[in-house]
Amino acid sequence: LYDEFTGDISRFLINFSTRETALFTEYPTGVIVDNATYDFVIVGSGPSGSVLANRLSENPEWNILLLEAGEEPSWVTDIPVACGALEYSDYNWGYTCEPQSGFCRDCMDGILQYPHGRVLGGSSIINYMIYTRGNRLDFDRWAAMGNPGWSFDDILPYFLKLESAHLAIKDDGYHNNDGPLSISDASYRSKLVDVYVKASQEAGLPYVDNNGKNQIGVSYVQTTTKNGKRSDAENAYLRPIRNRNNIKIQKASRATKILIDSCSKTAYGVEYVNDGKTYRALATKEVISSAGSFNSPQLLMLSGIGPKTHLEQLGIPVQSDLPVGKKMYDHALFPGLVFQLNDSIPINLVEEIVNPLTYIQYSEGKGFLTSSNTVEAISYVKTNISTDPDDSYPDIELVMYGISPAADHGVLIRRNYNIDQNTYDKVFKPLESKYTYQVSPMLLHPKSLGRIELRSSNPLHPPKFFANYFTDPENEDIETLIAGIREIQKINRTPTMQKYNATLVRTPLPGCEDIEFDSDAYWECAIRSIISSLYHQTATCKMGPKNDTEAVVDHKLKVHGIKGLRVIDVSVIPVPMTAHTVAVAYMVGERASDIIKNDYGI
Ligand SMILES: Cc1cc2nc3c(=O)[nH]c(=O)nc-3n(C[C@H](O)[C@H](O)[C@H](O)COP(=O)(O)OP(=O)(O)OC[C@H]3O[C@@H](n4cnc5c(N)ncnc54)[C@H](O)[C@@H]3O)c2cc1C
Repeated sequence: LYDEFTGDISRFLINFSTRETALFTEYPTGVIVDNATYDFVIVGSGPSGSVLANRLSENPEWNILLLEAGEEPSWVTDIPVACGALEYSDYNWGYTCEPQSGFCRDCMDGILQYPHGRVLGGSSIINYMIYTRGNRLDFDRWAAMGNPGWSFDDILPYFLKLESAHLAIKDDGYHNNDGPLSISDASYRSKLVDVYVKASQEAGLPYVDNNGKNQIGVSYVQTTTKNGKRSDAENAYLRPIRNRNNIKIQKASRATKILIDSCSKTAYGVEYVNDGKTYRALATKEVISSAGSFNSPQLLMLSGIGPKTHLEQLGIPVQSDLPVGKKMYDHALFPGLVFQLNDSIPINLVEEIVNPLTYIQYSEGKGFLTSSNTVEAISYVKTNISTDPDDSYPDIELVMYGISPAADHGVLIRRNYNIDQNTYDKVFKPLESKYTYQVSPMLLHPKSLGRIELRSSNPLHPPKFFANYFTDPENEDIETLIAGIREIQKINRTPTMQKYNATLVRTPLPGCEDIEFDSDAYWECAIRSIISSLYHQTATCKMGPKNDTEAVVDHKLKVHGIKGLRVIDVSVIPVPMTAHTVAVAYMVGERASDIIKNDYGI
């Protein structure tokens, strides 16, 4: 292990704990049999894949193989506040976007990071645990695009089925308490969040259960946690069924190709790599790709399903010419809006970390370690520049953190946002000893579209990601984020916030010094300087009918033009969600399991 130490303490510690987990494996390990045959082969154990593995193996007549490229999670991944550090471990695929000129000007190497979970449980193991389902209209529009069975009324039963809610405030009829995944209020709150929630109401936002009847308003964050620990796809859906006789959960096994009979256009298995050796697993009924919004399109393209010209350029024989990876929605978040207070009501991260009580409290399911990445409140807002005809459809989410990027003195948060050292030293370092917090606007319905391509025909090479942020010709994405900043400033100006003398930090970002501070032009410059993704990429294998030129799968999630193959994960989501995406990932898994059972008369 010492030899593997690269100078990166968090990577070292987390990988050390993974190693420990490997010694006490939770999962049966068996000999790998080449060409073994199953009814269903599922690739990827993220929220969608884990739900499928669980629900399909409820039928004792079916034999299931679940392949996962990563290893098992460990006790570290249970600690909610550790999530930011997990990006610096082998639990992350470590993807980054291609450098582009219109954004991330003050990011390290000009690069936007795209972390993505590589572990049993997928990104639900490294994510920030924020639980938001989305707006009724997201699903109604999704259904109206030619996808029957996906309207809000159709999918609400599946949101109910998956959750066990432990919430102080919840709307009747919108929650359930006996599903596998635990949804809880954060058991740790700063004094600041109570002030902020009150101030938001004073600024005109109603208090709502944002997973209930009305979404527009402010809420304390709802999280995928149980008794102060992470609740995720692995511990909610896989661990309880790991000893079922009819399922094989095979970790460290990376699918490299879907096997397709090119005459009958039927998928009949996958090729995968385990410990450097290549194997095949055969499927008599179906192959299901649940490898997530990046790896499902990658796997499809490697197998000949994708844009014809792109595949031909790489010498990959084309099985079905489909627009795989051509469209990618993502949620951009601006982390540069920081306020200073005259009182110690925000979270003091350093004090919490060195306080022995923190660790005692964690053993009781309380205290700082149970905080979901210090996100404390979420608001949905329809800004005055939104052109959506429906008043209940927000265009911005405000993510309120009990800290600012200066809270850990530049150790991890700076790296999470990939802010370069020079920018950090100038703007954030002077705040290290001050009482600060941040509220970040997140763009819900981007007009700029990203895309994914293969880098090469080598399955082990990472794909190429083009985020294409802020390339929409009307500049609406920037304008909406600025409108979000103005909403946050309104909250900050309320008497409740002003009791604490809440003041916007006015140090300009490098490159924006010559622009009048707080003008729209300044904020455009600032947004183009430091921007982060919240990692909600969707639509890379978009759902839609055959006549939809952007569609890859139909409403039953079957790949157009190929038999025996479905994609079941967030890559199929055809609209930019008014939400973070993990709740929808579980829901898609639940809904798809019923679709499959129905198709086979179960
Ligand atoms: C850092 C981070 C923070 C986030 N925070 C939140 C949040 O707070 N709230 C929220 O709602 N959402 C959040 N998200 C997004 C959310 O976690 C994802 O949308 C969700 O996990 C997607 O689920 P999925 O089932 O589509 O696939 P994924 O979670 O992407 O899982 C796919 C799985 O497939 C495996 N896989 C991929 N390729 C192969 C292959 N070739 N062979 C075998 N296995 C393979 C991967 O290793 C992975 O385990 C966050 C994401 C990240 C990365």
